[in-house]
Amino acid sequence: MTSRNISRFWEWGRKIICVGRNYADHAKELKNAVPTEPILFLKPPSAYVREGSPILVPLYTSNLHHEVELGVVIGKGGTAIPQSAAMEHVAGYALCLDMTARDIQEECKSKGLPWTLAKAFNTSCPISEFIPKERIPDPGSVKLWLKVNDQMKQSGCTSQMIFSIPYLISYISDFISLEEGDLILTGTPKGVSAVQEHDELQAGIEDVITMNLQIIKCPLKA
Ligand SMILES: O=C(O)/C=C/C(=O)CC(=O)C(=O)O
Repeated sequence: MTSRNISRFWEWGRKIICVGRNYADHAKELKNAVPTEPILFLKPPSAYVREGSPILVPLYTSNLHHEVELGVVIGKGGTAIPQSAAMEHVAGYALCLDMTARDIQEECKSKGLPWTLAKAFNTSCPISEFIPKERIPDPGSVKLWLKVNDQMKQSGCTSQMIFSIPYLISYISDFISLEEGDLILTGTPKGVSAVQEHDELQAGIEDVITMNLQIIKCPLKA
């Protein structure tokens, strides 16, 4: 059997589970109510893109937004994981972007339709290299930031999350079994904004990692 290396989870991990509106300031900036339960959606593994490859802008959107997030990489699977044991299931972290076609999302919301085309297109999940768990001893208090063309757009701290990482692992695993190699995107702080072709994005987890990405128009579908 081929051995699976968790530090290359994006090559074989089967799910990307995303949490929406997990920062009150971001929920408010998009004029949404602050949630009382986690809001979940999925991206397929084909959404992954790594530093060095471009983020593609689907031709069907004219309002592609960046959302910087802390990603949690699952090292041990489980179902109905209690909060008290949740961190035992974490192998590490990744700095992630949840690229969002905001105009398509608005249209889907107004029609009561799922957000799939807004959130799950190819390259909608840029990720950093794997960050072993030991490098972030307190994931509930790390600073995330994102710049577009050298201008700071997002700056927040995971201490502002409404639902903590142990709570999210426990909540998700009650409905969707978590497997080794899965990634949980834990939501974005305020400051999301539109990006254009050739924009340079730089994002970081303070004192841990930075990554650089470029935006390219996608020749897929009008
Ligand atoms: O409800 C909306 O209008 C938009 C929500 C998001 O796209 C939120 C996220 O994905 C997030 O908060 O990370």
